[in-house]
Amino acid sequence: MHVFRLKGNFETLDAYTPLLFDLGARGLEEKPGEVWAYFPTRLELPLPGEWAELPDTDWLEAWRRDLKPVRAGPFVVLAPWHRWEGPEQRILLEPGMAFGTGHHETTRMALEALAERVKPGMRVLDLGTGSGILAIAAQMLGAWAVGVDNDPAVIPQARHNAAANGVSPEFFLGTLENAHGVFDLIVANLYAELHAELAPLYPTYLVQGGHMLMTGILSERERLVDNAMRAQGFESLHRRPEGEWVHLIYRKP
Ligand SMILES: C[S@@+](CC[C@H](N)C(=O)[O-])C[C@H]1O[C@@H](n2cnc3c(N)ncnc32)[C@H](O)[C@@H]1O
Repeated sequence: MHVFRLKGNFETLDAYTPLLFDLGARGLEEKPGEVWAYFPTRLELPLPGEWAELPDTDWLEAWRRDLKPVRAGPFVVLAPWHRWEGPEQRILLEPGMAFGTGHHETTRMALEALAERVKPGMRVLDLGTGSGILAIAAQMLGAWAVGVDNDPAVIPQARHNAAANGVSPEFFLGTLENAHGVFDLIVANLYAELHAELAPLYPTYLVQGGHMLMTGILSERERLVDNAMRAQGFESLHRRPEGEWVHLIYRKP
């Protein structure tokens, strides 16, 4: 296992987390004064840090030991070895394979927003599905969910996770333009610049009155996304800041 060591902690390096996963990190771990990002292969990274080598078992064991269940709205996200007695609805995920274990604020806020807004029978698109967690949650809430991702590595993982939870959203490789039909709700944990770029396309894939749940947005870039959404005629329904992140909800009039 290859580890990329960055100076700082989860808080100071939080803004880099989605990028590290986008670039192929299989997991992150906080060490004294450093964050370690685990990669299956070494690659050129546009970030300050240095590479080191670890035997595979070290990081796997550390990862399993440190990973805690995550509660989000009516859900609790569990790894297969966790035990949980609470009344929450369980989402079982094999962690470390794709972004979306519920440990990141952006995923957690999206889970909570889905629980508030998804009604049985709705058609939901999860754009940038990663582990499939948001499509799985939407399906558990009674929706017909579709998850799309442009990373071929995550699609089998999302399908595996869905099967482990007894649900079967449709997952496919691609991006927004490859989605068929219109949706009552789109949930997207991307990043501000990509949301702004995709904003002109979002209305095509939403029914009238449909909701756009947008996460992965650093607060300092909120304006960029908000301007792009308003330019398309979207009505802002809700904003929820948490730490450096903001979760935004819009309605297509
Ligand atoms: C931050 S992760 C979100 C994973 C999961 N939905 C969650 O909320 O935890 C972003 C995902 O979006 C995917 N992605 C990035 N750009 C994309 C694009 N243009 N179209 C589709 N998927 C994209 C990445 O491969 C990654 O799996």
